[in-house]
Amino acid sequence: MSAIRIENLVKTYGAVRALDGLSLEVEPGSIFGFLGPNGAGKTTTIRILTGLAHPSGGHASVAGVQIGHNGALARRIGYLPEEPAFYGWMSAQEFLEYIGRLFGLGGAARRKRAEELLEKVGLWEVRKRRIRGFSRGMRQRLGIAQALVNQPEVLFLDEPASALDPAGRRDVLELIAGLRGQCTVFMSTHILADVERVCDTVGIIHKGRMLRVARQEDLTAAYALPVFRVEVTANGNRPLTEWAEKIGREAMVEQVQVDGNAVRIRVRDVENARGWLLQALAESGLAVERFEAVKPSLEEVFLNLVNEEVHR
Ligand SMILES: Nc1ncnc2c1ncn2[C@@H]1O[C@H](COP(=O)(O)OP(=O)(O)OP(=O)(O)O)[C@@H](O)[C@H]1O
Repeated sequence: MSAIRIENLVKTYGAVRALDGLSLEVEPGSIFGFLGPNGAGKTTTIRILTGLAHPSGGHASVAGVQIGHNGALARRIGYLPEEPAFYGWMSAQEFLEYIGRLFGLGGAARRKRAEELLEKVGLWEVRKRRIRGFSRGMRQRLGIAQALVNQPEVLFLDEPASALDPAGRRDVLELIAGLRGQCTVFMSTHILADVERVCDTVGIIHKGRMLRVARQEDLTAAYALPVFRVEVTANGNRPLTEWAEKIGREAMVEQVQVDGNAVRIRVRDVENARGWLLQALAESGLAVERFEAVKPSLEEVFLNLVNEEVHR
C-alpha cells in the first residue's frame, strides 16, 4: 500500500488553478522530495493532504486514510508548516508535553516522549529555555519534534530547511535523514541541493502538475550528460595537454577542456565514445587516476524538465 496516494487533485482559488490534476504515489518508508519553484502548488498539496484545505476535485489518501476524515488522519500524520508557530513563553519541554496532552498522552508517557524527542532533535541541553530565545534552526528542530510526538506514519515537512543558514540547514537535513526507516517523510522544497542530500525519491511539480517522479539516481541517469572526465596523476600535465589537443581533433569529440591534471571531454555519442575513449587512454600512456561519466546535478535535470514542458 502506498503511504500517500493522490489522484487527479484539483484546487482552484478563483481563476487560479493551484493544482491542476495532480497525481502521485509515495512508497512507505521513503524520504520523498517534493520539488518545485515558488507558486508550483507545494503548500497547497500539503495543506490538502493534512486536512487543512479542501480540494476542488480529485481524491487522496494518506496512510490508508481518505482525506476528509480528519480525526483519523491527525493520529497518523505529523506536520511541520512553512512557518511554525510556538508559544514563546513555554520551554521546549513544556511545549512538547503540551502537544503530547493534545494527543491524549498521560503524564508519565508524555514526559518520556518529550524527553526522547528533545534528545533526538538535539535540544536536550536547552530543554528548559524559553522558545522565544531560540534560533531559527532550533525552532525548526523543535517543530520537527512537535510533528513526531504522535509517532506518525507519514511526516509532512513544508520547506523545513529553506530559511536556515548553512549550519542550521545541515543539522535539520541530518535530522531528517536520520528518520529514514522510521516513517515516510514528504518534504517540500525549492532547493535542489537539499533534495540531493537527503531524498531517495523526487517528485517535480510545476504549475500544479507532476512533471516527473523517480528515484533520485534514476533521474540523474536519465539525463546523463555526454561528458567524460579524466584525471591523471599530478606530475603529468604536459602530455595531458598534448593528448587533449590530439583527441580534440577527432570527429567523436565535440569539446575538450583541460583543467590542471583533469580534462573534460564532451562527446557526440555517449555509448560509442566510452569504449573509444578508454582505448585512446590506454594507448596514450597517461597515468590515469580516474575516468568517469559526468553526472548532471539535479538542478540541470530540473531545468531540462521544465524546459521540455514549456516547449511541449
Ligand atoms: N489562499 C489562496 N488564495 C489565492 N491563491 C492562492 C492561495 N493559496 C495559494 N494560492 C496560489 O496558488 C498557487 C500555488 O501556491 P502554493 O503556495 O501552493 O505554491 P508553493 O509551491 O507552495 O510555493 P512557495 O514555495 O512560494 O510556498 C500560487 O499561484 C498561489 O498564488
